[in-house]
Amino acid sequence: MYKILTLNNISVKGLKRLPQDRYEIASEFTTPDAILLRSFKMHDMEIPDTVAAIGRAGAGVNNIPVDKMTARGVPVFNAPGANANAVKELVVAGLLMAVRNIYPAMQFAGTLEGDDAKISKEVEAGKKNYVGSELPSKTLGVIGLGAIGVRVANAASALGMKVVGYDPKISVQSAWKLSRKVEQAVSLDHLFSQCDCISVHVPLIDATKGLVNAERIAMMPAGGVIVNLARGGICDDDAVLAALDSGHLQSYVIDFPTGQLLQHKKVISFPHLGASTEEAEENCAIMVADQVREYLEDGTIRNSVNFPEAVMPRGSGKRITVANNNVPNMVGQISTILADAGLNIADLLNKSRGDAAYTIIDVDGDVADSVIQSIRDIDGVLSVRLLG
Ligand SMILES: NC(=O)c1ccc[n+]([C@@H]2O[C@H](COP(=O)([O-])OP(=O)(O)OC[C@H]3O[C@@H](n4cnc5c(N)ncnc54)[C@H](O)[C@@H]3O)[C@@H](O)[C@H]2O)c1
Ligand SMILES: O=C(O)[C@H](O)COP(=O)(O)O
Repeated sequence: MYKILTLNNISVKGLKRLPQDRYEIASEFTTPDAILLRSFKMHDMEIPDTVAAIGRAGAGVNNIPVDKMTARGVPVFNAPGANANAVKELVVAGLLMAVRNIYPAMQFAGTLEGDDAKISKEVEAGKKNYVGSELPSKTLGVIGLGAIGVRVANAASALGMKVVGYDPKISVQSAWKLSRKVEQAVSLDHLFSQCDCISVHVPLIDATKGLVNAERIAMMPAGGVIVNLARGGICDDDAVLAALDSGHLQSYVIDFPTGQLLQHKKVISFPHLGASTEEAEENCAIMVADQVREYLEDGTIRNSVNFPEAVMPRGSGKRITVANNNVPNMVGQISTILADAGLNIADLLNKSRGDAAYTIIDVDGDVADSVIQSIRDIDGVLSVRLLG
């Protein structure tokens, strides 16, 4: 039986992809084979040596010690694109809430009392305080054109906005999906200087910390809106609050509120709600459960953030999988060990990604524990698994 430790609530539809006759799933295990989680912060957690795979039912992996797991030869999987539509919809809602003053207007409406005639009179008198503007009069800058950014850019363009995008590492797949109406910014400064509204859709990594800062906000036309449903820390909150206070920014839409942000009237705070739809939760859980299961049972790697894609149809014999540093002569050393043990290689796949590499070897005949140990002992080998 495989033991799956869950660190957050994972959609039942996803967990059902792990058959009960082969998988035990619980929120407490001392020796799990794999971990499934959403936003649980794993950085301070003691991760048992038995863990062979980690599946993030979502997009961001900044809550997972990915480098540590790479060094252990443990793939970390995520669910690219599975919650992108949910986030896109909340971005559009946030933009509309900001430019139409929806929240303060609702609060005003909620204060009205009396008979219908009195309410109607106060509605008509009060509405002038909540006059907004329309999206087609605005330019939206989208930073990060991945699964979410492309959808946001295309949706905003369809709503009549002029859209400018920035992503120096845009994937070919994303470029194919992006509306040709979306213009390309040559730099972040170029983007900020022409956009009334900015929406960030980049991961939180060293390069994106404080990407939205005082200098760049100052380049925006007055009365701007910033939407950050990506991660806290990508925007410099102090700079944003100063710009809200001076009136240079009109609104800040954030999915990661802090005590300071919650106190500001011009901040529209959501409780990390971007991916919280039934559809997104199911999509993410199904995708990641399938990926973890394929890895545990067949050594297949799909959508890992730290190891290469590796898919090889299963033969009839035993399968050995090896995660190793991407250095010369690894396959040579493994093949020699197998040859010395009299094992015939029926099929082999070797893939690399940056400093990490992964090899799948199907062999005819039984594999002794000593063979696996010899492979494990090769300098640069990170993890070895023998699959029946
Ligand atoms: N609020 C939520 O509930 C929620 C839900 C999903 C994702 N997110 C956040 O949104 C982020 C993006 O999600 P995604 O699914 O679009 O991921 P993705 O990997 O598909 O896209 C990220 C894009 O950012 C680009 N990028 C990276 N560094 C950049 C930089 N310095 N400048 C410009 N572009 C850069 C990449 O090239 C990539 O195209 C996630 O990492 C996560 O932090 C939040
Ligand atoms: O990166 C993500 O996918 C989101 O932030 C969603 O996080 P959640 O799964 O905790 O809602």
